[in-house]
Amino acid sequence: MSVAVIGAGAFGTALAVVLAGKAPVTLWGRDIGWAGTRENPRLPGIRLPDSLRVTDALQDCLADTVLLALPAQVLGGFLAEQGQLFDGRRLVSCAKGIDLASLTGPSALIGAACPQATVAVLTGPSFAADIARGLPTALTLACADPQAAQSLQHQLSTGALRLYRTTDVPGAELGGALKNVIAIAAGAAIGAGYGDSARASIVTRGFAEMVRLATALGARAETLAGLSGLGDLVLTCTSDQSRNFRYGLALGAGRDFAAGTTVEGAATARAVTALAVRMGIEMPVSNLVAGLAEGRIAMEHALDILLNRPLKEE
Ligand SMILES: NC(=O)C1=CN([C@@H]2O[C@H](COP(=O)(O)OP(=O)(O)OC[C@H]3O[C@@H](n4cnc5c(N)ncnc54)[C@H](O)[C@@H]3O)[C@@H](O)[C@H]2O)C=CC1
Ligand SMILES: O=C(CO)COP(=O)(O)O
Repeated sequence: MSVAVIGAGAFGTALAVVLAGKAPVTLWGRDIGWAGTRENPRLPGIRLPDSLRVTDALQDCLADTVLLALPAQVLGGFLAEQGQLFDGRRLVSCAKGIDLASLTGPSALIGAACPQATVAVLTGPSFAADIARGLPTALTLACADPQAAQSLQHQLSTGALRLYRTTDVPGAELGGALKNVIAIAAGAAIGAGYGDSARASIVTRGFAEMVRLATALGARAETLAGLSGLGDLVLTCTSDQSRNFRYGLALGAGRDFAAGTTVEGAATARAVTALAVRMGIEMPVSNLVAGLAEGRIAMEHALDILLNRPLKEE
């Protein structure tokens, strides 16, 4: 079965590189001026296999299985323009975020634009550079249809990339989106010099609010405790490879951060704040990250806001 990957950023390219070892793969990017060099500047040091086709024509991408690896905030616009091309196929969201315009996750955006498609989510702890280098990685493949989940699990697993499957699409998707927000807070705590103990509190209390919101939105709590939730939370809150964590570090230290870097947690924090208000759910860490990202809250007040909350049961 053929595979197409939409979005030639770091993650889409890494997935295309490893999957090209077992099936025909086409990688689509809107700007592929680099393609002749067989190295994507977003994934430096990785040579694309000769078998991987790179294109800027969506007509080349009408494969059985299409991985959508665009950032969460651009996916809705892309689907509004091009979604009809992909309806009826197996569409796998690889984005980790909540769309600010609709306050829904990528799977709902795909389902709305492509009502005949089989929608799945690929998520979990993995840096693009690790996957592309063939390092061992375990991810979650979520699809409401158990047979399709099993089929995609086999199609998209490789020797080093091991997929676990679940039918809990909201759980897998929300874990991946919400952990980015908490990673910004963890980075800010380290950047501000609050130390590793403070980071551990943020990760743990952050996880509690991830579970609160996700279960209210239909997720299963045990999914949040798996690779797509806790697993990815741990990775992203502890590694300098993470852009969300590094963005937090810069916020905490009062430094500028490279414009144009994909930091999904910043917009997702704002979406989470809006959802939390709508649903009457307390999300103090996420609210703080939204305030920091929007410049409404200054870093020197952030700690007081958390420490001055009423004392309560854990
Ligand atoms: N980089 C990583 O290690 C991982 C990334 N992800 C997720 O994958 C998604 C994509 O992230 P990356 O590939 O890392 O981002 P990236 O910053 O490397 O690349 C983003 C790509 O999107 C393209 N793009 C932006 N706006 C577009 C538009 N309107 N139409 C078409 N293309 C557009 C850019 O040209 C670029 O190729 C994110 O949701 C991220 O959370 C998930 C796991 C790992
Ligand atoms: O999702 C990721 C790791 O699982 C990548 O994290 P960043 O987007 O923060 O770099």
